[in-house]
Amino acid sequence: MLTVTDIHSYYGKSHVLEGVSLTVNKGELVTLLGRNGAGKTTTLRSIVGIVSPRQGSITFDGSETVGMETFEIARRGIALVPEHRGIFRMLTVAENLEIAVRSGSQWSLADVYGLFPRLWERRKNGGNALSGGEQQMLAIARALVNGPRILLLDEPTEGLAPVIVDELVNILREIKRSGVPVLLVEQNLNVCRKLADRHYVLEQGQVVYHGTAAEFDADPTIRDRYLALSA
Ligand SMILES: Nc1ncnc2c1ncn2[C@@H]1O[C@H](COP(=O)(O)OP(=O)(O)OP(=O)(O)O)[C@@H](O)[C@H]1O
Repeated sequence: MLTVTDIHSYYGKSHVLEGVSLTVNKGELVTLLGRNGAGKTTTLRSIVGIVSPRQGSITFDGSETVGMETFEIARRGIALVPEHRGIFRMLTVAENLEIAVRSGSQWSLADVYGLFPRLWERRKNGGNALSGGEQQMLAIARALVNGPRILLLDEPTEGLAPVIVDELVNILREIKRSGVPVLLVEQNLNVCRKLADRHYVLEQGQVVYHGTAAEFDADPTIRDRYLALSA
């Protein structure tokens, strides 16, 4: 349903993505791995139109999105939860969610409070009074009530305590089970291996490996070769 074909993206003269291609199919959770600076965030930004690829194609459900404005891409249901979470710190948890609700979403407010009991407990707290893990949960919950047709997550577990990481893994599993496809940028390989159907590895703006979860697990040399990550 999401097909990225040979995209080239730049920051000014700096050629950051040098022909990235990937697909995310219905119901899949796909990870994008790679060292710092490999181009993972830029790939997500290119998909949502924050960075406009100068070459290549991105189709979502068959429609070309390169050249569209970010709001048009968002309206089609491509939702990015950025690394710095993008919540309104001066609003309460409940207000953050209420302004993101879109009728027709398969996730109601009640559904997301069910999925994130911590957010229900904190619903009257200001966004600025949340822990890092709670902010991350709120950012994902906001994306869900907005009715995403695909979710792009940029390093959701970064800097979080292991117990919160486990909670997020369970939540992502539920989201996957609901049928919403996910493209996950993640440095924590354990998280990726618990969730992913397929993996892509980026290096210097190019896809240097892709394979199924089983293929990836069967070949530890990939991890040693491409990832500065622990298994
Ligand atoms: N706004 C920007 N302007 C100029 N160069 C940038 C900008 N953002 C990122 N870059 C450069 O583009 C390259 C790819 O960065 P990107 O953030 O996509 O990598 P990443 O794989 O997501 O890494 P990280 O895990 O560090 O976020 C890096 O060399 C980075 O320095």
